[in-house]
Amino acid sequence: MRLWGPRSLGVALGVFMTIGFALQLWGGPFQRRLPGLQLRQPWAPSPRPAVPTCPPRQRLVFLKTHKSGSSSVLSLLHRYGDQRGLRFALPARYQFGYPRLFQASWVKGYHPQGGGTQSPFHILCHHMRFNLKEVLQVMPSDSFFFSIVRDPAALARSAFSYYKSTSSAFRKAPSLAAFLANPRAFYRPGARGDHYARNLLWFDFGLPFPPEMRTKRGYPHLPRDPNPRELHVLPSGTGSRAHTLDPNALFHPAPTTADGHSQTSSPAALDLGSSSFIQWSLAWLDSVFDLVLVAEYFDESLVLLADALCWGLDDVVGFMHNAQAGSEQGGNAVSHGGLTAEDRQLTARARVWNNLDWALYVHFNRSLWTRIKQYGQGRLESAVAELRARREALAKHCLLGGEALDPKYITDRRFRPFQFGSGGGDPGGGGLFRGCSPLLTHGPGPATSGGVTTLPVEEPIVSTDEVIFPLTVSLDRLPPGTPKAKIVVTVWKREVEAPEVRDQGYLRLLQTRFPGETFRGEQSAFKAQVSTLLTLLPPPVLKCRQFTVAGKHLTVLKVLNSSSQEEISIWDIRILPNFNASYLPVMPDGSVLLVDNVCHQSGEVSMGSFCRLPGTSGCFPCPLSALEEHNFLFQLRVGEQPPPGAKEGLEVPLIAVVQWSTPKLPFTQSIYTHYRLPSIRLDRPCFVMTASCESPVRTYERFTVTYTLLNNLQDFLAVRLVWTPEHAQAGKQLCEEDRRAMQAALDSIVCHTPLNNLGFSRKGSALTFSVAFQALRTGLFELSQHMKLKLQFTASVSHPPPEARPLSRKSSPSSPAVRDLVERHQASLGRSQSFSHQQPSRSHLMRSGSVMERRAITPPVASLVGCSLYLPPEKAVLSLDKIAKRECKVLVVEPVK
Ligand SMILES: Nc1ncnc2c1ncn2[C@@H]1O[C@H](COP(=O)(O)OS(=O)(=O)O)[C@@H](OP(=O)(O)O)[C@H]1O
Repeated sequence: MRLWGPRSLGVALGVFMTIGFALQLWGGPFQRRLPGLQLRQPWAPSPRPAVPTCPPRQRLVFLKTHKSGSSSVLSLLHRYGDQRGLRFALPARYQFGYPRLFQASWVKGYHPQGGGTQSPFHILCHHMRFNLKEVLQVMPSDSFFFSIVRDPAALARSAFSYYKSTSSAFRKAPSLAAFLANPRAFYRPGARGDHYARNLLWFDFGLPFPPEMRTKRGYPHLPRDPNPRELHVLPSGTGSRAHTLDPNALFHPAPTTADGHSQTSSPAALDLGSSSFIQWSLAWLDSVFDLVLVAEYFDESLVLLADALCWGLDDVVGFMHNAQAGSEQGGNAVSHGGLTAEDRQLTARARVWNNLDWALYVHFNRSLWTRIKQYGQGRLESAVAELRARREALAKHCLLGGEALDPKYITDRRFRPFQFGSGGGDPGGGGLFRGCSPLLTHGPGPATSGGVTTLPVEEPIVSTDEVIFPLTVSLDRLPPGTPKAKIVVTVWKREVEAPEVRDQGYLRLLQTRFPGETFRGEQSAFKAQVSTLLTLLPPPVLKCRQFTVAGKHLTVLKVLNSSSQEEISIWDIRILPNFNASYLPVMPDGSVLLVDNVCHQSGEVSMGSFCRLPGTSGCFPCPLSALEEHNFLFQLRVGEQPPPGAKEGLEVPLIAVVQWSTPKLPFTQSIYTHYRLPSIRLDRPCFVMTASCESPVRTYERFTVTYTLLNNLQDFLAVRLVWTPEHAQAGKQLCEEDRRAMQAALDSIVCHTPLNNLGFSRKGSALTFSVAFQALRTGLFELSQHMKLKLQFTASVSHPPPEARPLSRKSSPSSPAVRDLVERHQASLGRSQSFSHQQPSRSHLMRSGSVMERRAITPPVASLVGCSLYLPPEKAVLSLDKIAKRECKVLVVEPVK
């Protein structure tokens, strides 16, 4: 805290400041509350439960479609089954092999011929891509089959937010509106996760895609009736399913040429009324499913479900699950009016793009309302009212505060509903952002010139009956989260100035000494005391998310102006390593110890630095109006050469420093707030292969790629580079199209010398080698990934553990020179180990004598896991994380004609 005041007019002025801390610290409204169900007293069902007279059905197949309200249904089934000890068919691993078609063998405890002593399954209800034939291996054919659909427009909103980082089409699109405006710019059929981006319901129902969709092109037309509100009054056009299913009967609705989920062309010409393919598919679904619920009429659907299953109404009383933060009853506003013109356009486009889902939805919406008519509209309405009343009563009993807590207030992440991407446009999703606590806020500190403070001191304002002394107060060392500060100013008046004041001036005295000391014993000169309570503007709220994409370690910092009234400007934002474990950035003299200085001095900062990626983050100053937020993207850059003595696998604590200002305090150009970030672990590769080549080159023209091997790992007896394009696809689950594309690319590159012996490599050395290539077609090709690295080194112990067997028989040195070298080393050192680099099938490869090179072209430089490799105990463990290849791309263009 500093104070500057004038020394003129011979008036003694003492200023005493007390900082009063208000009781409520930040975060009061964000107190921890246990989300979800907290049973305070036993739930008593209503006095008049609707107990049906028929026996309740307990063999159930629920096709849990995605993003359609299915988790809310699932929770009812879990509760019902758990209470009655029913047996669930659960996935043996994560989901039932989704997105592949369901297989009975993926069910935990499934025995093909009904073998085993276990009782049969009662309920199959988790996510799957429906495959009736296989389902009937697990569940009896007289099970009750049901599912749920949702308006494709609401579903698209939900899916875009949730699968933003999973679907490659969504990932590329800045927003759902941009995606739907031109989906073909982003959507590539068959690409990873792209079934989430189009006709997800159709896909989940296991339906094949119609032949028309493979041939027609152009932008889709609007479907006939994009208004679902009116759908329910339309007569149903379908019959109910045949009740006994024959496992040998037809399992798909119609013969089709497309038995995958590829949807290669536009739905333009798909006329929902006339498409026999769709009619067949829907009729087939009708024959399989006893009931399909509609998310938009969730309660009506539940009443019908309870009726169909002969369950009591209480059995279907539950709460909404898996909603995005801020979602209005699952985004059902889509169907319930109140939409802006843009929303309406987005809705229409979503239904067109998801034309098959729209057909499905229209169909099941109609059949729901046909059933409602059969049930009796009046009877249904009162049952729905009863259901809602019971839900409300249950909520009062079970939920703290009587209602669901918005996920953003659930501070314990373990309880938060899992959402990849709440917030839609977040790169990678808002659900995974972590709050970063502020450590300190400080001002720029006084500018000094030759040790003398140069802050301008304002002259007192003298009027006829008063003198006003402008004071500048710098509140530097307030604990973070301080909401209010009390400033107390005490004024003395001296008749005669003390000699020290004459010598040094008040300003200096007040800066070097506590004011009370200067004026001790001068109580008689006391004139007045004034105080004021200042409300402090809260610093921006910072959240961060760290992730690795294509070997790049990225951090997104989300800066939120948490003030509900004031605008702020962000002037700079940096991520710095902080090796100052106790974090004491303010030195006793009041100056701020910048942590990067500390790191530079200790040499650690050169281990890695975070660079802000400007294109993605906008420019500074970045204005943030009240409650506005902005994302800043950073990439970790790690140097190839470790600084001398640098530690490996270093855990680096990080801080972020945000420089900001507010127009309300024009004299405070910059305020710095420091935040604690999660630390990262730097696993630096010690053996790095880089490659460079001229680019572009022309087809059929010979070009050379220079490979440089930087060895800071250990001595190697022999190093070889082997061009092995055939290994590119091995062991990876590429879809057919990707596999063919990759094969075509590899066939287009000819390496003139596939086997290259580089000779001995000493630790600390760099080897350079040129290899000639030729490209047979145009395109962009990568030349590092398939250049296998074979390393051979010596070790003195000869008994690897049994699990550490070499995977490659080809790993022994083949050239006479290398063999000679090996033999000489064997003679001198005992035994040699040959390390062949191949594509590993597991991330942790434990073998003797063979270093397996990871497939990633650019392995993550900052990784949380180290892959250790077996080496004899005398040697340090050689980790695959210490070996890296950097990618090298060549652009091949047509020769000039
Ligand atoms: N009762 C009810 N009625 C209407 N809508 C509901 C209901 N329960 C959940 N939801 C909304 O459904 C979305 C989650 O769907 P799922 O549970 O099927 O998602 S998941 O595939 O299991 O992740 C999710 O949608 P969004 O919030 O739009 O993402 C939920 O809000």
